[in-house]
Amino acid sequence: MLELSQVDSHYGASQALYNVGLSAEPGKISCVLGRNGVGKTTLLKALAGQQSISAGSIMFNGKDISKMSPAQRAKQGIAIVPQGREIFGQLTVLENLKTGFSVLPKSERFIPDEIFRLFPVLKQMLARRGGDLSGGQQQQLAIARALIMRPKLLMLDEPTEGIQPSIIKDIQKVLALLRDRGEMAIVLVEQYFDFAVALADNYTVLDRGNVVLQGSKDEVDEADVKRWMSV
Ligand SMILES: Nc1ncnc2c1ncn2[C@@H]1O[C@H](COP(=O)(O)OP(=O)(O)OP(=O)(O)O)[C@@H](O)[C@H]1O
Repeated sequence: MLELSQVDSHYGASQALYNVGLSAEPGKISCVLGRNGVGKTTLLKALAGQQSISAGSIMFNGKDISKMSPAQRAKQGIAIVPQGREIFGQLTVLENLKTGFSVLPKSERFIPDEIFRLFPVLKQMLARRGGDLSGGQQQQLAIARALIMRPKLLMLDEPTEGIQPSIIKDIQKVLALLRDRGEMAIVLVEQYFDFAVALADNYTVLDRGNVVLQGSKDEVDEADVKRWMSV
């Protein structure tokens, strides 16, 4: 349902992605791994429309989305939970959640109860300012905001970064549950190996903008993945 092929991407004269391919399908978590600065965020931004591509194609549900704006892609059902979360610190939790409404038709502009079943802590904090939440709570809010958009493709950029272990476990459970429902494809960018291994159905490992290892959990040796993340 998502098929990115032969993608190059540049920042000015400097090339960040070389001939990268990635696919994702509902009910599966595609993990993108690699050390700092290898191009993981660039790849997610290219998928979300926040970074242009200089070669290749991005097909989503049979449509070429590679020229679409971020807003058009969001309307197609592509949601991103960005690195650093990008919560609006001055807005309340409820107001932050409502920013997810912008891509929805009027009839769907409500917060499903399900959001609070997945993240009970948010229900108690609806009137708090986003900036007053802990890092882990902000990450849960960022995921909830993305889910409000009813995505068909959910992308997360290092959701465990700077977060306490108990909340990492909660986030892991939520992602496994969303995956097992089979309604959305998930692309997870991570540097935390154990978290990624616990969730991955397939791996794409990047190094200096190139795919150096790719395949399903059965095909790929996790020791090789780990090696690429530590060298
Ligand atoms: N806005 C930018 N302008 C110029 N170069 C950039 C920009 N953003 C990223 N780069 C470069 O592109 C390359 C890939 O960066 P990217 O952020 O995609 O890597 P990453 O794997 O996500 O790293 P991290 O784990 O640190 O987030 C790096 O060499 C980086 O310096």
